Amino acid sequence: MVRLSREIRFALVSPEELDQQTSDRDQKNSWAAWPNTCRIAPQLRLRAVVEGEPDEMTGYLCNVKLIDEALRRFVNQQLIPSLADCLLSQLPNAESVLQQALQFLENQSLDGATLISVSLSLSPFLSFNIDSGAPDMIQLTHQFEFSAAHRLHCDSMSAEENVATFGKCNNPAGHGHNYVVEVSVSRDVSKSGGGPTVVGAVELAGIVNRNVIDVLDHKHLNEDIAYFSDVNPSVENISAAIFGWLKSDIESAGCQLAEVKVFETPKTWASFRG
Ligand SMILES: Nc1nc2c(c(=O)[nH]1)N=C([C@H](O)[C@H](O)COP(=O)(O)OP(=O)(O)OP(=O)(O)O)CN2
Ligand SMILES: [Zn+2]
Repeated sequence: MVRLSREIRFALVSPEELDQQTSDRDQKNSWAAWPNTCRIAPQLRLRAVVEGEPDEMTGYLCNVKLIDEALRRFVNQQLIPSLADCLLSQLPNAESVLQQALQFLENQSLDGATLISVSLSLSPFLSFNIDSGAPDMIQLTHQFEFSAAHRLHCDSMSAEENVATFGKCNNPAGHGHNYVVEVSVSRDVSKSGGGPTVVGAVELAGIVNRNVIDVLDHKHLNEDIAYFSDVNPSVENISAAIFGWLKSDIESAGCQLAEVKVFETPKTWASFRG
């Protein structure tokens, strides 16, 4: 007997917010949860454990997509509609809580120390930041993930030079990483005309999923991604490439792309700020 565990991550949104996020494309089951919210709402994980004998041919006990679908049917068709009468949709958004926190803290005695910034995390993957002295400039940082293979190699160098420079990372068949991508966008919320302030977490997730995650996930960067056919896919180059792929959609959404940070391993990251 084998047991298999699978979980989904989601924010407890109102039925109206769920309706606004029903496009297939944005329904990722990654660290950037779906449905998503900028509201101060619970961020939950729901997990199912199943047991049985794996299929002899596929090695699968159960396709995890089936478990996802069943869990999401419960959340979307039963849990969220049952909350329709709660006050979820009246909870404040992160930006206004952050502005209130900054105002409050600026009036506190902090032993003479200068307040630099305040941040608020809605989940381990979504946080907001505001710098003291710039209360209208709010930065949102959202974390995403993708898995990919790559090979560090320069055609212009000899085989010996490649091995000397890149070592095991020059292995001809490549090797893989679970990359983590942190995207930070900022906006002057005094110019937002009273609507949603920073580009919403939902809209940002859509832009990043379309331009980056759907493109790179489960690919061999050197072989499948044209950009890296003559650019070595180092973590430095990956962060710069992602910045370039996101910039115009983020700006079209009325924000500035502040930074893209890519973690190749928990010990190594690179960031690009334009
Ligand atoms: N400047 C850079 N150096 C290295 C990069 C890079 O992108 N920029 N990338 C790599 C490799 O991708 C390599 O796969 C990293 O893996 P590894 O060295 O195994 O990573 P660890 O941090 O786990 O290293 P250990 O030495 O095994 O602890 C290498 N360098
Ligand atoms: Zn590597």
